[in-house]
Amino acid sequence: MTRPTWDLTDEGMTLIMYGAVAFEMLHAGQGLGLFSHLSKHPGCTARELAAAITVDSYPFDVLLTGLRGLKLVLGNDSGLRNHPLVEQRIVQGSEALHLSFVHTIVNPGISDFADSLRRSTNVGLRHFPGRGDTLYRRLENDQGKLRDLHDHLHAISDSAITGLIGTGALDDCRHLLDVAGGTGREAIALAKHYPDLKITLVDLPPVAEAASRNIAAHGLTERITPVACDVFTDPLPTGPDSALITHMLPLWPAETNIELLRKVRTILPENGTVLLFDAMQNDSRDGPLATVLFPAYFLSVATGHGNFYPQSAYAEWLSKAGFDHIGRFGELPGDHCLHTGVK
Ligand SMILES: C[S@@+](CC[C@H](N)C(=O)[O-])C[C@H]1O[C@@H](n2cnc3c(N)ncnc32)[C@H](O)[C@@H]1O
Repeated sequence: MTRPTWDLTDEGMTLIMYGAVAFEMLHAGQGLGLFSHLSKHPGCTARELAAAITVDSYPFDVLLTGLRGLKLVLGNDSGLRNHPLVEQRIVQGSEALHLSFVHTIVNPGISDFADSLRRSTNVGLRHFPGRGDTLYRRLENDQGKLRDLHDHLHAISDSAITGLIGTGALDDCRHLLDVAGGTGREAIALAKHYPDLKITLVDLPPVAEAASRNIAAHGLTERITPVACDVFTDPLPTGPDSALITHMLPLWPAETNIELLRKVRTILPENGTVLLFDAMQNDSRDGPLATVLFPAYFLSVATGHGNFYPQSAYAEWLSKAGFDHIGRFGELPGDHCLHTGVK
């Protein structure tokens, strides 16, 4: 992957220093409906905007000054508009779905990054009361934060799924096992694209239940079957001829991933295919930006392990787990890459 990495400038340094504040400006602008108002009424005045989002003049001035300084909002008091990137990614696109997740999960947890480094574990999990040593287990009884997490995952899936479909790697698949398939966003998109495809989706119990509701809402209960299953400790369903693992392997150490791939291999028929679809770091491991920042969240909050592993790791795991004919489709949207292996 050859996408250029960013350059650190003097202002970039300031942005890092006050990054939490910059994020909250974006989050507040979205939450108060400021960007959606500007989208519907480009050119409106500052006074009209303050009235529309019902914020008093002093706090509104603090917000607007920050948003204009960050260039998220352009223009002056007599005519304001969204920056085209805000319009494209936040208002029209699905990236607003990341904001509650970052606000309620990433930012509280990442405040324990230094302690997580010292203790080599996800100290930030202390912000999420409950049982279990991963965020996924802790959120089983917190529907609000679980929704924030899955909204964020939906936004990732939405930006990446066309890349997966475009590889053609699923074209011959008849029955797919979607391993840790979340609330079914990708399974639903795949079922809609491939009208003859059957999918069995496995995930933890409350997530499988949420998947069930989503699948029903899309009228796909005949073709997508959610199964509550801990993929590490429960048996995996048999029957599928292929297995897809998306956005799961970056959460765990290499040995755990190899074990999971071995387990998946046992339920596949001869010539069955496994597909591993994830965002990845470039080979020099200095970008793309999201892939070098996010592992701090895996360490501090999600699981205490994991990384956006480079491509070479995936080929090695597949081979160690006993798969042959290892294939790779790189340079896919959202910094994604697909690896395939055949039993
Ligand atoms: C990062 S999400 C990826 C979800 C989905 N594949 C996607 O791409 O949107 C990781 C998923 O792994 C699930 N998960 C975590 N630990 C699990 C376990 N032990 N067994 C089954 N699923 C698990 C979580 O509930 C979550 O849905």
